Amino acid sequence: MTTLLKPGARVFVAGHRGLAGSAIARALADAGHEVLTRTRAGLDLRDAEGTAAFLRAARPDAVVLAAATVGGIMANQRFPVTFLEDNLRIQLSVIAGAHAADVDRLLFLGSSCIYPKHAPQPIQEEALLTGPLEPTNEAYALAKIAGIGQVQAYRRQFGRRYIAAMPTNLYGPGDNFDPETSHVLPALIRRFHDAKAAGRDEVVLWGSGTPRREFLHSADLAAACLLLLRGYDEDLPVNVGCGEDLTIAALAETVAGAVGFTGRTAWDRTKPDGTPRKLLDIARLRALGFAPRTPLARGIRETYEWWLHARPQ
Ligand SMILES: NC(=O)C1=CN([C@@H]2O[C@H](COP(=O)(O)OP(=O)(O)OC[C@H]3O[C@@H](n4cnc5c(N)ncnc54)[C@H](OP(=O)(O)O)[C@@H]3O)[C@@H](O)[C@H]2O)C=CC1
Ligand SMILES: C[C@H]1O[C@H](OP(=O)(O)OP(=O)(O)OC[C@H]2O[C@@H](n3cnc4c(=O)[nH]c(N)nc43)[C@H](O)[C@@H]2O)[C@@H](O)[C@@H](O)C1=O
Repeated sequence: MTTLLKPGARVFVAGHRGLAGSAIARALADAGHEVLTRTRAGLDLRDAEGTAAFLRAARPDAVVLAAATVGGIMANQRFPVTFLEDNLRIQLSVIAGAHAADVDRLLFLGSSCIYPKHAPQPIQEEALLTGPLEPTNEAYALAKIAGIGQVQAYRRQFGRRYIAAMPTNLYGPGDNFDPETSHVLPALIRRFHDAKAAGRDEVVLWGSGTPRREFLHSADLAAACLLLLRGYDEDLPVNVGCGEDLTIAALAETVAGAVGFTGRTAWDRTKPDGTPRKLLDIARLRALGFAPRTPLARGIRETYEWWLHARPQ
């Protein structure tokens, strides 16, 4: 099979210290690629001139855009300007900078929150822009939709082989475990762990527990990104998920079991539920040969172990 990412190709991973970017950088290095990185302190990707200058000098063969301002439901709701403007700026800098540096291959990471709040389930890629968005993350979703449009525009106007992937909710080593700003899975690990350590017999979680979410381990995301970089070159973004979802209440039971918390779970219904369900249709990705490898219970246990022993102190 011909590959769109040559063996040994040099790849700039923007956001290499994040949950997704670190897993993608590992997978690329394991596959024999040279991975180029810059820390945020060394290069703020919102700075278009600095980013363009870096890309012109480095001339990577490909770029993976996994840098973004990212957070859970409350962070999105509280800081819509930051989520909208940071992400628009990063996307403009990196995608336009890659084109100006004559980089012919780029993978942009969007998010499953780009789809309408009440999209038919499982959500097909064609559901994009067919209905109103979920209000808690509308600003972030609009920035991501603009990123998809930017990728498609470079394909149409300049023939660039730029593509976009839409991951479902991710988790794994290197995630953000801050209880106020994180996504639900690391937040639950943290809340159950802290309650157990403090000898408390109740943990209060947000919303009603009824929304359904799909969770993909970051290593599986990375495997999917490699498949896409090697074998996908079309306009339509590609969903990246595991094909199964569960309620937040069921997730809480699994996390409590992994952490060893045996007390009660209560629900704070003043906090938002967000979208009722977002299960991705991953037929397109499966057709490229993708099969998720990390069962959720094992992934949660391993992520908890990582947080206990390897997290930055
Ligand atoms: N986590 C999830 O559940 C999902 C994530 N995604 C998408 O995947 C991508 C990666 O997300 P995730 O790994 O979770 O996010 P993280 O917050 O874990 O990582 C984001 C990375 O981007 C870097 N970054 C952010 N802003 C800047 C900036 N201005 N200049 C330079 N670097 C910057 C961060 O640097 P630093 O380390 O210095 O902070 C960090 O390395 C994003 O596009 C996100 O939208 C999509 C669906 C779900
Ligand atoms: C990936 C995706 O992530 C975000 O969307 P989300 O899936 O709604 O985000 P979430 O992971 O924060 O919450 C999932 C569910 O879980 C419930 N929930 C319970 N207890 C806690 C809790 O303690 N923390 C959090 N964060 N949620 C909790 C919470 O009320 C909600 O019903 C987007 O903003 C956007 O960033 C995006 O693209």
